[in-house]
Amino acid sequence: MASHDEYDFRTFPAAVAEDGTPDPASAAWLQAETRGFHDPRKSEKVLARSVERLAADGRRLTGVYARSAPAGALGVEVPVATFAWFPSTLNTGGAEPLDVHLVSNVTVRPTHRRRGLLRSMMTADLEQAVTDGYALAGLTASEAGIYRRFGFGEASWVRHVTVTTDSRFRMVAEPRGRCELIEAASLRTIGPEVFARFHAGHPGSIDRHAKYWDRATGLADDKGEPDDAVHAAVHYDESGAVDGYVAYRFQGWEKEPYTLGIVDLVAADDEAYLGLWDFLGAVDLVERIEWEFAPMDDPLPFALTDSRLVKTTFVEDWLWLRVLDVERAFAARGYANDGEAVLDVTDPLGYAAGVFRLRVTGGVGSVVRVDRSDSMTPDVVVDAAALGSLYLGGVDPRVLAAAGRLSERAPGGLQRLRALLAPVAPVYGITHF
Ligand SMILES: CC(=O)SCCNC(=O)CCNC(=O)[C@H](O)C(C)(C)COP(=O)(O)OP(=O)(O)OC[C@H]1O[C@@H](n2cnc3c(N)ncnc32)[C@H](O)[C@@H]1OP(=O)(O)O
Repeated sequence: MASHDEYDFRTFPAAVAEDGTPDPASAAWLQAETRGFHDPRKSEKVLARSVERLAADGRRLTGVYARSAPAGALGVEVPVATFAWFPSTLNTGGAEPLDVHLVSNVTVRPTHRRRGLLRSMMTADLEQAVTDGYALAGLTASEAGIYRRFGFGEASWVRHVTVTTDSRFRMVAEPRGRCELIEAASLRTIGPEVFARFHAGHPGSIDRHAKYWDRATGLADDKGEPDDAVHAAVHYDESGAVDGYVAYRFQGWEKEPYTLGIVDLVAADDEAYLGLWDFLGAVDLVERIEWEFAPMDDPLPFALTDSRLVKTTFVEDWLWLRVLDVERAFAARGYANDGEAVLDVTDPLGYAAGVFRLRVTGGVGSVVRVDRSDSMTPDVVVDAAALGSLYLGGVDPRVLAAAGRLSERAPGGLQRLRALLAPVAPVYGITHF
């Protein structure tokens, strides 16, 4: 690891001045982050809007600044590494969403990589998250090989699907309610309410951040440019209340079969979900719908008379979780079954380490730390990253055991843990960050 004497680490809030211009440190940080993900340089206008969104999320930015730079190279005011965190909530299946510390925007300039800069930023950040009282941290990863070493585990997935909507597309039963087109811009007001209902109903859901509403309304795409191709429809329930929406974009006459790409689809309940698909299946001139955020447990194939019209083209790891406080994280979670299990957790960073007895009574969990000297055999031994994978109940402990990531110590321990951690509803989130 190179000496960190060569660098200054600074953390500051993303900020915009009163006249709407981004604060220079935030602007330089964002241009560095943009470069780190190989995105095009941002124009002044796009930069201002993007920093505004970071500020709206309450993102705290960390930049790592080289103390010197050779003549002609990027100046020392441009960070060689970026990192951000912001507060949000996670539906854990419990009575209330849990506050969660989200890590994002991590980049290290190629000329400064593998000197431990990510490790320094991440360990300092997790320490701060613990000091701030967070029981869980989360992230969505660019690559799956990076974050387990810091105790994060894959906890939810989404499917990329293509759905054929030719003359074979038919629902088993006609969904209730109806759909109608709206101006995509209206999603700025309609969308958050629908999302709030989705968020309340799905363990694994992370609350939305500012970028989503720019994207769904077509105000700005991921690069920050206006996207006039976005159209939208909403679903009304039988009382006439909006309970779902879809924003979509036609992918051009060059691509056959003619295809609509879903930009965002949010349904407050199952009827709205199927109703929106019924609408998508009826759009003329297109014979295929593409969507990159479909649930793992998807009712759609079962709701169609021909389930093979839905094809999964890719399964993407989505939310990665890091348990920082075992007692509070597992007490906050929802449980479908009562029971008891003892977990021996190892954690190189220490935050989740210990032996814990999890007891669920009447669907309410409580966790006590057990003295290792007690003559008891834990049900399982697990490391922090595997614990993150287990937390929401979207991963079967028997699968982690088969992978060598968890070991059973007491007979029947795996089975007990599996029953205990079963989620109250299928694990699914549609927020990337
Ligand atoms: C939450 C998010 O924002 S996800 C986005 C992550 N960013 C990107 O993918 C952008 C492109 N990549 C990068 O900017 C950098 O390569 C980073 C951020 C992934 C890594 O930064 P670095 O400063 O080089 O990492 P650092 O030197 O601290 O390495 C820490 C450890 O992670 C390992 N590591 C770093 N990058 C990777 C990788 N891409 N794949 C697997 N392991 C990795 C290192 O080998 C090291 O391992 P060890 O300490 O256990 O031996």
